[in-house]
Parts: sequence; structure tokens; C-alpha cells
Amino acid sequence: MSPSYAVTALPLRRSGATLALALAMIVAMSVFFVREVVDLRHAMGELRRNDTARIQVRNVLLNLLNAETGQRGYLLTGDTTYLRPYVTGSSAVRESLRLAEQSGYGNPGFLANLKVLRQVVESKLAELDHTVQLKQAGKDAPALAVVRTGYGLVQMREARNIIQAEVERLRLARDETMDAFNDRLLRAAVILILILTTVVCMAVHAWRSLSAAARRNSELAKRLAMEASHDVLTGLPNRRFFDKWARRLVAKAQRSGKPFTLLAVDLDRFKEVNDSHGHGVGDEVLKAVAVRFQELLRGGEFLARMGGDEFVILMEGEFSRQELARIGQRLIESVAPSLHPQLADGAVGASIGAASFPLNGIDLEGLMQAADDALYASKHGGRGILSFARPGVGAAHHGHAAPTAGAVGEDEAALQ
Ligand SMILES: Nc1nc2c(ncn2[C@@H]2O[C@H](COP(=O)(O)OP(=O)(O)OP(=O)(O)O)[C@@H](O)[C@H]2O)c(=O)[nH]1
Repeated sequence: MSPSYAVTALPLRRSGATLALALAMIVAMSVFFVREVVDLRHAMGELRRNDTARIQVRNVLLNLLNAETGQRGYLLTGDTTYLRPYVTGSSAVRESLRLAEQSGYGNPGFLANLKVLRQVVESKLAELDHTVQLKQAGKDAPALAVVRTGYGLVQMREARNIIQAEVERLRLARDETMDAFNDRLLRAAVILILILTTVVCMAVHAWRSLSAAARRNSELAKRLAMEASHDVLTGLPNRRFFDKWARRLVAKAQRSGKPFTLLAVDLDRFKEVNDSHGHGVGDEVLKAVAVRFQELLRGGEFLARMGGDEFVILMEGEFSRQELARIGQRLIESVAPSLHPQLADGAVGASIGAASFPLNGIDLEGLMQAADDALYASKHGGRGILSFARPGVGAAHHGHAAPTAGAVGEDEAALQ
């Protein structure tokens, strides 16, 4: 299956729909949440007002009792120290009533009851005042007579009843508000959890889709980078990669003076394979040749496919002609047998041109030209052989230095 080169689009449309849905949910839930929070604030204010009102109403009764106790003590004993709780109690009763009214607890029933309570309280305080003034004027008997009428007792009972009933009502109202408060708190917590869960799901979804797209694109980028520098058919470095590699090697060699050799290899009779057996078989042959050449290479040696049936090998280090001839022979022999089931042994061969730095050239162009000329010599010298480039000028020794790789040993003398 041929690889896909399509850049994976960021899944914006699909994610966009999911995102829009999630955002709509978040907005709706946020509206509910804000409403609950506002209601919670309102309920808290209501609780505070209720507490103030309840405390102050209860204080009315306590202060009224204080004032009455002071009045009774003074009337019975004449001791003026009783006048202190009487005076403070009386004024505190009015202050508590005022604070209860100003508590902000706006229940209409409560406000109406406060009005009634105020009348009863004022009447009770007037009775206390009257008796205290009679006592202060030395009229003990009239003062006690007023007390004995029981009028003050009735008012006190009335005030107590009103206050106790109101405190009870306020307590019930508080409990109701508290229950509603707790329900709202629970609802707000649930909505908040839903919002957070939606946000987390959105984030996970976005992260997963984006990282999947990014992963696919990075794989594609790697493959494209690989294919830009490598031959797709054989997987070998391509001409572009070779050019970079060779220029770096030449620069290094020019600095250090260390020699290296370039072998230009071209297959023989390859066109016939294509013509007789088809391009598919030709491709298989090229792949098999690449594998065989690769198997013969050692560390520091670089093999590239330049295009068609041309290969090039760079070998760092110093090699004698005999060594180069032996290497060439192994390369040539490697392509001879069993390249493809449809091909007879030796159907394809290899011709090689060898050029060394600095002997045959001191820059890449010169060396390539020298190796090409040597290759040309091999082709014209009968194919299936390695030829050496002419020293210094980059031209091959067509006549002398073009032995077959297999015949290197025989022609050794000519090569030296
Ligand atoms: N199957 C296949 N054929 C290719 C590819 N690239 C180039 N070719 C063919 O390889 C052949 C190379 O031509 P030549 O080098 O002239 O053919 P040859 O038969 O080896 O000729 P000599 O080198 O003179 O022996 C041409 O027919 C190209 O079409 C490829 O990737 N696959």
C-alpha cells in the first residue's frame, strides 16, 4: 500500500461541533450556577436578619423583666439601688425594639406584631414609671395600689406571649430558610461539578484529537524528510544526500589531508531486464543490488543511489590499487548470481570507476568527473570491470588501467 502524504488537518470541524456543544452546556450551567450563588447570598442575608430580629425581640422581654424587677425592688424596699436596673432595663427595652425594627427582617406579620408589642411595652413602661414616681413622692400606698390592680401583670403576660410567639415564628422561618439554603448549596455544588467535568472532558478530548493529529503530522514530516534525502525504492541515501555528505567529506579531507576514494558504479545490461521482464522485476533487481552492496560495506563507507542504475560509494582512508581492485571485484561478483528468480545468473553486471582524493581530484566536481571517466573506460573496456581514474587530471587510463575486477591480479603489474 502506498503511503499517504496528506497532511492531517487539525480536527477543527468535528472538534468545533463538540466544543460548541460543550460550551453551550457550560454557559447554561454557569447561568444556573450564578443564579444559585445569588440566591445563596440572599438566603444568607435573610438568615442574618432573622437572627438579629430574634435576638432583639428576646432582649425586649429580658430588659422588660429587668426594669420590672428594679421597680418591684424599689417599691418594696425603697432602696434606690434598684432604680439602676429599672432605668437601664427601661431604656434597653426601647433600644431592643428599635434594633428589632431596623434588623431588616421585612416579614409584614413580624412588623405588625412589633407595632402591637411596642404599644404593650410602652403601656407597661408607663405603669412602671407611674409607680416609681409615686414612690419617689413618698406615696407608697398609692404606688402599691397600682401594682395590686394587676394591670401591669396582664401587660407583662401579653408582652411575653407576643414575644414568645414571635421568637417561635422567627425560628421556624429560620429553619425553612436554612433548609432552602442547604438545598441551594447542594445544587450549586452539583452544577459546579458538572461544569468542571465538562471542562475536563473538553480538555481531554481536545488534547487527544490534537495530539493524534500532531503525531500523524510529525510522522509525515519525518517520512518526507527521509524521502527528501533517501531513495524511495532502495531506501539508500539519494543524490542530494550524497552531495551533502561528499562535500562535507571533501572539506574534511582538504583540511586534514586524509585520503578517500569514490567508486562510481553503473549496472550492465539493466535496460534489458526492464525491457524483457518489466519494470517490476527491474525494481526488485535494484533493491537486491542495494542490499548486496550494503552488505559489503564497512564502517565509514557510504553508499548512495544516484538514480537509474547508478550507485556511488565513498570510502574513507587510504587504499592501494590492489585493495580497491579487490573491493571492486567483490562488488561486481555480488551482483552476478540469483538477483531475481526470473533472471539467469550474470544477466546483470556492474562496471566501476574509481577516483581517489587527492590523487585524482581535490574537489568534488573533479573527483566525480574522474570517477565517471573511469566508469566510462570500464564500460568501453568490456563491462564488468573496475577502472582507475588518471592521476591528477580526472581522466581515465583507457588503455592501461582498465582491468576486469576478476583480472586485477593478472594486470597487477600494469596497475602499479
Ligand atoms: N526498473 C527501473 N528501471 C529504471 C529506474 N530508473 C531508471 N531505470 C531504467 O534503467 C535503465 C538504465 O539505462 P542504461 O544504464 O542505459 O541501461 P543498461 O542496460 O544498464 O546500459 P549499460 O550501462 O550500457 O549496460 C533505463 O532503461 C531506465 O529506464 C527505476 O527506478 N526502476
